[in-house]
Amino acid sequence: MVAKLTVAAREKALAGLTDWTFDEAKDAISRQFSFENFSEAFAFMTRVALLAEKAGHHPEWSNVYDTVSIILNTHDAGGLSQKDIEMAGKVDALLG
Ligand SMILES: C[C@H](O)[C@H](O)[C@H]1CNC2=NC(N)=NC(=O)C2=N1
Repeated sequence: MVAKLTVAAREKALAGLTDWTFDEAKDAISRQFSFENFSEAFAFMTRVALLAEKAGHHPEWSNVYDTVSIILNTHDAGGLSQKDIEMAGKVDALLG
C-alpha cells in the first residue's frame, strides 16, 4: 500500500506542481481546467480516465460544460501520496 506523503515530501512535490492547489482539510490537491467547449472538456476527461485506469488511481472530478475540476488524493493512504503527484504530472502533460 502507498503511504501518505510527509509534510516535507509534500512541500517538495508541490513546488513542482504550481497549477495545483493543496487543500489541508481534504489532504488533497485540486486543479480546474477550462476548454473551448464541452466536446474538448469531455475529450480531456476521456484521456484522464484512460490514464487513471492504467495507473489504478482515480480522480474525484466534476464537469460543467467547458470546465473540468479534478481533486486528487489517495483513499488507501487517507491523504496525499506520491500516486497523486504522479497523476497530477501526467494530467498536466496531456495539455502539452
Ligand atoms: C485496488 C485498486 O487499485 C485501489 O482500490 C485503487 C483504485 N483507485 C484509487 N484511486 C484513488 N484516488 N485512491 C485510491 O486509493 C485508489 N485505490
